[in-house]
Amino acid sequence: MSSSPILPLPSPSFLSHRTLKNGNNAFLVPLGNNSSTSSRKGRRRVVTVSRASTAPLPPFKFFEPHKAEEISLLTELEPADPDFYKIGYVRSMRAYGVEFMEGPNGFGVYASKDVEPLRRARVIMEIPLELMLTISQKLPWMFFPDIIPVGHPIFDIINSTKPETDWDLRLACLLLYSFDVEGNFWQLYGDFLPSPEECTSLLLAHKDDLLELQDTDLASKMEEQQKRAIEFWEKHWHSAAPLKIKRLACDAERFLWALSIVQSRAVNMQIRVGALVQDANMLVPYADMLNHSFQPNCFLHWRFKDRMLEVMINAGQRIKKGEEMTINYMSGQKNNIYMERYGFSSPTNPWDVINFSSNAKIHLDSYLSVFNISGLPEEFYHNSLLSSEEDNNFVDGAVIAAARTLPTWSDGDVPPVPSTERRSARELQEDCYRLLLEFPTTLEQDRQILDSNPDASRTCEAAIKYRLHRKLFLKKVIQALELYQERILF
Ligand SMILES: C[S@@+](CC[C@H](N)C(=O)[O-])C[C@H]1O[C@@H](n2cnc3c(N)ncnc32)[C@H](O)[C@@H]1O
Repeated sequence: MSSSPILPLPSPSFLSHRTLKNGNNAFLVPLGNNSSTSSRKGRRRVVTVSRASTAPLPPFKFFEPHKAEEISLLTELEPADPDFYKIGYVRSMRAYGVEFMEGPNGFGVYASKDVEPLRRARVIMEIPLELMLTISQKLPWMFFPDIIPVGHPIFDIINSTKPETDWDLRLACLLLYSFDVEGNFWQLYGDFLPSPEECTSLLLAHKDDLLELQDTDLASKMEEQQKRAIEFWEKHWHSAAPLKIKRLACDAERFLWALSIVQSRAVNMQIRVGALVQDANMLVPYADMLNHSFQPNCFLHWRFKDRMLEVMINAGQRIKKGEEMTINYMSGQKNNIYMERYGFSSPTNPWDVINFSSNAKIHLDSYLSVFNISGLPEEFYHNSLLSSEEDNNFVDGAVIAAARTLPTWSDGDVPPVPSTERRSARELQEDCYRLLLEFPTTLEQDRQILDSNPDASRTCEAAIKYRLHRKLFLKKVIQALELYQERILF
């Protein structure tokens, strides 16, 4: 990996211009040769050109699927290379009614036909155990597939780690080893993994990119993680290390890349071997191309009997041809945690928080009823049955997050006093405005920075989006409080 993860500029012979319906251009840029992984014939970065930055910003709406709230990048999806399917099919991987495409968030899984809602969940992928890289968390530890010969020094390196805390280092060693085994599936699949330039993981971020986060806690956490990885690499990849170890990760960047792949793609699951049930971390090819959503339409299901991992559509879910299929990576986590592990954030994360300093409190039950939010804090959801407007069956995650984090009092017996509620809501709004002012750049400036730097590294882009998403989140909460003040009389 080059030490500067900047996307190589497209050379004219590779450049492919596509005119979109609305007249914007998307450029398909093949990766440069500076990738430290093997030749990545499988992936091209789809670079998108956003709307002219002078275009008016759309108003913030509350009741709108959150995709529309994201930065309005226009893009074209690029189908995966046929080899991507072939290398799996010949090894008994099965995919039903789905196709793999490249879009703004890298590879993703899309419906290749309409799926009507069913009472029972439906399988869309089956991945054989043999294709997964698996490592157990506790002693006696084990890993699959059984490809490491007894006495190989990588075995000793893995064995020297703490299974409970170092699952990522262990899996990174196993991944690097698999890339090196002649004929191993991962040698081929590696071509379709994101290159260092394509990864959004902050493990690969420069110090300057980390400053763009405008979150010192997160930046120093990432620096610590980078240090941990580099120290591990230096300890085991020293000059006297055997050649069969050295060639797995010639430099620290290669190890950091493997670690970022592992952290952003591994899933935790229980496996049973004989009578033993173990918590394990796994890299599951194909299923690891599913992107995240806070309103996922799919989930992962492990069926040990047939040594298969199944990806299923949530029961009752209708999915239209061309729609993206998604899973929920982590439940109940704030944006900084998503950034730390995956390098992305969302202004509609229903679990994000605001650290208010005001002493004002609003009435939780009243706030919830204004937005037709039902359930307990652990499972707030928009109750469309309570809504008179038929189309308004979506409530933005920021409104739900606000319900969780706004200073509130809740007492079913005491009705809210409208004048007090309005005053409190105003005070909380002012707190949000004050928090917005603490950012050196405005939301609009961030949008312009993103628009005018299409060649910025993925980590830099992710860092700018992160602070932009916090501002969007604050603005949404301000608007939610506005609406609350308007409606509190009724
Ligand atoms: C498990 S991989 C999913 C497949 C990935 N898109 C790829 O190209 O290989 C996770 C990575 O996908 C991207 N990603 C997934 N969901 C996303 C989302 N909702 N928004 C932005 N990026 C996302 C992030 O780069 C994340 O680290």
